[in-house]
Amino acid sequence: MERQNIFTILARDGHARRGRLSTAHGTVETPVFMPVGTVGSVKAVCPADLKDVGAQIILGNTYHLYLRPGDELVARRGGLHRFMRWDGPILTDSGGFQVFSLNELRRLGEEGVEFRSHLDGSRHLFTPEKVVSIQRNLGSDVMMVLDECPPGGSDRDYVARSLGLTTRWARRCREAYPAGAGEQHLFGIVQGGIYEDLREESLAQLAGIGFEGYALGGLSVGEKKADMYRILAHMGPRLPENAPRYLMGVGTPLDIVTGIENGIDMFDCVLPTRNARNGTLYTSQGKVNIKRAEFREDDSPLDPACSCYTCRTFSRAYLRHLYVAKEILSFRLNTIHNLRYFLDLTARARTAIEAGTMAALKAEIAAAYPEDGA
Ligand SMILES: CNc1nc2c(CCNCC3CCCCC3)c3nc(N)[nH]c(=O)c3cc2[nH]1
Ligand SMILES: [Zn+2]
Repeated sequence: MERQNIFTILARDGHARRGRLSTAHGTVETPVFMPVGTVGSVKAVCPADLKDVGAQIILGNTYHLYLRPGDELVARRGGLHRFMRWDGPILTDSGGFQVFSLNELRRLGEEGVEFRSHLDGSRHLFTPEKVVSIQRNLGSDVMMVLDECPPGGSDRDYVARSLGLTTRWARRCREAYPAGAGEQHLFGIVQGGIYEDLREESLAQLAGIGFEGYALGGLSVGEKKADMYRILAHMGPRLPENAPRYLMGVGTPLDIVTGIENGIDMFDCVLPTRNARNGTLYTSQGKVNIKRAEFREDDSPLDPACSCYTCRTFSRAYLRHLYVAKEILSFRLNTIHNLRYFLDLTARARTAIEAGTMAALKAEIAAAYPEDGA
């Protein structure tokens, strides 16, 4: 059946693309930052807050929702959109990465990855077929294949063997959910570590299977920043031209702008939400640690260039007080601002690509975040 084109490129600036991704729950303007939901919520904020800060698409958490409350329960409640009352697009990762990052006890084999629940120690097996079934139960608009993300620093032999497993698993995911089988999109995940030739091999194998979108996995896992940027520069422009490109788990403001100039369309990262909760706030002038004594009597807004609820309403003195007093409101106000900063950054990139001024945006971000450089 003729597959409708789910992704349209509206403008370019070098390798950077301004695009539009269509999903069953609406269109996504790209480049886009995707706030990360952990156990069925983006910590400390509600769907109304997410809309208010300009979130378009958010991440659900396959691993956690499978373990609790259970993907079947979520399906019986009408799916994740209905369950968490988010009516926009949702992307879910396959959960394999989470198994590796959350579990000591796990076994990796051809069939899949066996692990023990970090909640009650019960044994589970994630196979390609199982993770497709879980994501179909959740009803996410973009599903990710089950892959193996080699630990940062893995040697070349390990990475070469691992990418073969990832391709075989990707093929089994595609067979479990063939193109055109439903409204959910299935994205492949390119592995290959920090080795250009293995990266190209992984991509060729996945492109041969055919996916609605392609992700760069295996980065932001402890490798040197220079290695990440080298692979990003090599592979970003090589990913299929007319499909959405997703750089998984990235990143800092400078990483995101660098990803965009290398042709990446979609990003997810826990930095804005996690750092909001430890008082590290991202602003147009760089990072602000709100707990610092210098803000005790500072009546100015956190970021004069930001129009979020937090910056429109409260002073730095008050935000510092809430944080020091461990008030729950501190988490919410800080998260609203940090999400707005990351979402505004990608919104500004969309405008910059249309205007051909991505280089200027990159220079501005590099100046505000000098510590983020390679
Ligand atoms: C932080 N760096 C990084 N993250 C990676 C991730 C996870 C991306 N974020 C998913 C969310 C995390 C919070 C809960 C909800 C899902 C990766 N995922 C997969 N499948 N494969 C990777 O190589 C892969 C590689 C990654 N590198
Ligand atoms: Zn703000």
